[in-house]
Amino acid sequence: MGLVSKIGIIGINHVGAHVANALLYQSLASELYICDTNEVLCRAQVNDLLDAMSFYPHSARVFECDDRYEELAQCDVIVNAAGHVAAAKENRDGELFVTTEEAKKFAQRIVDAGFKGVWVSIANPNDVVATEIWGLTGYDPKKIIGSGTTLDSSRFKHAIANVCGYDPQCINSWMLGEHGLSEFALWSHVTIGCLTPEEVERQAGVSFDRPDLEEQARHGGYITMAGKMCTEYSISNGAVEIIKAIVHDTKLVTPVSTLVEGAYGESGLFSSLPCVIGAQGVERVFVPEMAEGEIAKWHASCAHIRENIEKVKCW
Ligand SMILES: NC(=O)c1ccc[n+]([C@@H]2O[C@H](COP(=O)([O-])OP(=O)(O)OC[C@H]3O[C@@H](n4cnc5c(N)ncnc54)[C@H](O)[C@@H]3O)[C@@H](O)[C@H]2O)c1
Repeated sequence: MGLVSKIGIIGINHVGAHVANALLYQSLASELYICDTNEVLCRAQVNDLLDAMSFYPHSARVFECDDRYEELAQCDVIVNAAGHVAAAKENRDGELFVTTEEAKKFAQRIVDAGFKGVWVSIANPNDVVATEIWGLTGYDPKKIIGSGTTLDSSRFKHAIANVCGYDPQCINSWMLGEHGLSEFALWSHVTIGCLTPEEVERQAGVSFDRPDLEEQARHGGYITMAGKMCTEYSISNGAVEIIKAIVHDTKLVTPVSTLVEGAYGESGLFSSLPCVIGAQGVERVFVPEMAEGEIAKWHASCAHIRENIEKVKCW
């Protein structure tokens, strides 16, 4: 990555706009290139961000690109937040035929125009869209990152923190598999500080209702959706953590949706596993030693993603 970090965003409503704002607050972009098929919205969001420029720690240039996707080919990172979130009111699968059609409009055009950077795809159903970008373009899969269970893992921390009262940032608790209803909690690897949940239960006198906490992580998004018809703060901050790891080459270890190549016999689809993120995208994929029940949930989750892929597969 050069001294000038160029970031593209496709889709600039709730999620895309919060990603843009968080990138500028964290001085992660020197140039932002923004696409939306809704040109009126695109112009308004670009103008609003430029109006805010004197308040960010550093100024950046922001460009309105509407549907001129080729202008994003020069970017180091492209964020895909193109969708129609209202269709995902009850289930992220509701956007299956929308987001996969939208991705067809820009993915190949951007790659053909010479894009060499990293895709960070947020659109839902997240694992299917990330698999599709890979399938359509043949792009290096290490440079395609689905935000995956980044957000759900943060929800899992929130749920555990509510019980014990400790800082969510001390809690290491991950959801894996699909970013969707088949995801699962990796209870075998949860730590709170350096303690297991069992040690905390014994010493602090709290009790973790494990199935309930897993359900809260799985369904937390729908509580937010029911009240505001979108989720935006958590996902945008999660996506920006991933982008920060790329821009600063930090080797962040975090759950993201990545090409699965052999984990417990699964291959050929994107799903969330622990990944090391740096300037080159996903630089390593870890396969945790899961408990038996977790392995069964991993297979069920991959099966659901595969079913959805089969419904839309065109590559
Ligand atoms: N992965 C996650 O954890 C997570 C969390 C929240 C939302 N999401 C997803 O992110 C996406 C965006 O969410 P939102 O709330 O901002 O949705 P939204 O429907 O409010 O906005 C989507 C925007 O994308 C634009 N768009 C659609 N197709 C386009 C295309 N081909 N080119 C350019 N722009 C296009 C629309 O005009 C709209 O402005 C949705 O798919 C949503 O489900 C994912």
